[in-house]
Amino acid sequence: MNASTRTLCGMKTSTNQLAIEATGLRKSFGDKTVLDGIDLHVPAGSIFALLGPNGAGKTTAVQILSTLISADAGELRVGGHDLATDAQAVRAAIGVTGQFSAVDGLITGEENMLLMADLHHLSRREGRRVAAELLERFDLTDAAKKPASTYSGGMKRRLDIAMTLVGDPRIIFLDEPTTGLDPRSRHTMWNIIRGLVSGGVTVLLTTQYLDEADQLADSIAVLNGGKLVAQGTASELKRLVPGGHVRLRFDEPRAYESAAVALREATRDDESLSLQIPSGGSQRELRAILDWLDAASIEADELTVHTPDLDDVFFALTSPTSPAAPTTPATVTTAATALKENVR
Ligand SMILES: Nc1ncnc2c1ncn2[C@@H]1O[C@H](COP(=O)(O)OP(=O)(O)OP(=O)(O)O)[C@@H](O)[C@H]1O
Repeated sequence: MNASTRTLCGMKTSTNQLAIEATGLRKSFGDKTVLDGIDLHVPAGSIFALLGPNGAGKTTAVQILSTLISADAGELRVGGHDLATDAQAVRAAIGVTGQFSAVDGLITGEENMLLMADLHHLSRREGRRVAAELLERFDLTDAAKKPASTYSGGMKRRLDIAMTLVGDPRIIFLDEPTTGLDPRSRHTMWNIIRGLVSGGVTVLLTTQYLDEADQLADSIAVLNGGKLVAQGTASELKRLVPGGHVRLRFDEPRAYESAAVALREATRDDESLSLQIPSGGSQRELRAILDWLDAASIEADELTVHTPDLDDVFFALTSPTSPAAPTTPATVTTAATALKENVR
């Protein structure tokens, strides 16, 4: 493969450093098309979130990329290995934590870990060392000798990930890693995921939680109706939907009044002495606003940029009633093209 380099919003990615590459991925169950030719490119050492409503095909994509089920079509490479010809090498490079826990509740946390060590053909001594190290890392040492059925949901999830790490995978698939966890356990899990990536691991996670994708992911893909309807960083996605604006606030009523007269397209908020100017928040738009303020000798006391949140994006892209919802392939292309334009 050619090692071409392209720049996405200042971030350089090399096509020879992709941990996961899917082109034209298709899968149907009977006459139901679940994945209708999707492309995914996940740079090594990054967190990629696959976002979508129930039944969008997120788990199916993870199952295919982790070799659990086969695709109907598509060129798929994971860890540099072709899924069609080298599934064994892919399996050796990855770890998977599914929606349904691999933890056996009848045995202790430590025994679950040792079982994984056996599956990875580690020697008894090495298995014990790795198990103890991971139990410690995931704050499970005190509970290690208790049956896993007595663990809380958060502890089980931590044990599940610890078990996934026994084989030291460089690419990890996490299917809805925080579903059902309380806010504290979710934050713990987020820190665990960030820790994995800072150690050089690539994480592809699926989630229905927009804040999770916003918090964690370097790149987010929104899956709906079998297609990827948008892909980019959280802030790139937020620029896809209307509602972004720049807010200028003034301390002095006189300055506010003269700015309001000069900026006729701005929405006034007389109570807070603020003006709201529609804007996508791009550097070019901000520069235009600042140049304009300078030219008019207007000095705001505060300038803030507001972008729509990921909820707005998600509903706009996945709601069947929304005008922005890509109900036809043509609209899908429009949404994707709009994002690409933004990214350039
Ligand atoms: N083995 C199967 N046989 C038939 N249909 C299936 C099978 N696996 C998945 N499906 C269907 O494919 C669609 C996508 O399912 P999938 O589990 O991939 O979605 P998801 O995005 O992960 O959803 P959720 O967020 O609810 O987990 C669903 O309509 C599901 O019923």
